Amino acid sequence: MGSLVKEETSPSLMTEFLEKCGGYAVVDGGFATELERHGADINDPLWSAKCLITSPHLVTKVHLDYLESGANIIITASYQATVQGFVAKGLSVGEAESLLRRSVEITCEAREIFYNRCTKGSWDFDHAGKDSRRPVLVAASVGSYGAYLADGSEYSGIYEDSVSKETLKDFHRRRVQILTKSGADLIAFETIPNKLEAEAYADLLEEKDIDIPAWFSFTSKDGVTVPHGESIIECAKVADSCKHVVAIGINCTSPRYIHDLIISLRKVTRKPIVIYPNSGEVYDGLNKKWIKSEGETEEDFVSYVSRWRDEGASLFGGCCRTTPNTIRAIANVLSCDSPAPSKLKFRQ
Ligand code: MET
Ligand SMILES: [Zn+2]
Repeated sequence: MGSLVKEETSPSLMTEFLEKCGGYAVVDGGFATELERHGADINDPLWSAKCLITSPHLVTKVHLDYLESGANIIITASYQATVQGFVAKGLSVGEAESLLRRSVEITCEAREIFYNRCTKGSWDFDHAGKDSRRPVLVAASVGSYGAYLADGSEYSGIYEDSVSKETLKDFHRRRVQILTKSGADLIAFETIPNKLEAEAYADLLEEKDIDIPAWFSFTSKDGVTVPHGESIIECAKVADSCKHVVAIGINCTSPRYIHDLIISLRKVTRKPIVIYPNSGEVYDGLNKKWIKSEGETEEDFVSYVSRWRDEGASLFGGCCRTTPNTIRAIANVLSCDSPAPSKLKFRQ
């Protein structure tokens, strides 16, 4: 490891959790796109968060489907849920804040339902025996300012040129404060497209009324930089130096770039690495459509998981357009290959 890697004094929530899981953990799959696959109309500035208002039962169903498929970490439907976005829909600030809390409650309830119904035929019964309780964490999703803009700019990060770090902190503060006290185990800052937003999140995590671990997950369109142009290495350094960050990773990125990105992350951090790529299709934010890219299939993606694990990642799942089938296949790959101790690259 390079000299940039700092030593940590006590094990984090995530290293302890990974030990409980046997070294590697399964993250859930695409959430918004899975709601859509079940018929939800999420063509809306709130995207998946619209279902918190219109079809909370579907949100519960998708969480349960991912738990049944083997997920150890389930991520709330709050990716595009913001006080500002709900208020723009005509809700009061109080109602908006309740919906944010509700996104976490629904996820925690799904975990309880899952624990209570662990019966024959479920992943746990088949793989670990019915008496074992699979460790499950609830991660509260926070999408970027670009996600709130709802024009696909979380894949360009271009707004970094027109907003200040203070503006980004002011934008995210209330939501993060609410999610901190909602019962979630951690916050998943997802699909981060620029360095400035990572710095804003790191600052917020130092504030006294925000006391929760988090992961920072970046997106990339070339395997080297985040969409706004900063190198993934620079961005990962911001995450590594924040003591509240318990994992660093990549999501909603084509599987073909993940290998190089893990190698870059490992140069600057020894924190656990979380990887949840999308299906390899590309989002056209203007027309709100996913465009197929040549030569990439769900099966290819799952076959990469062992290699990504050997490169040093320890949490694996899927993002947009992946499904419970993807997650089941990842869980099978990880449960078939038992971890060699030398491959456990996160800090002990
Ligand atoms: N957790 C979010 C979801 O799967 C991430 C979206 S990335 C644009 O819906
Ligand atoms: Zn995604």
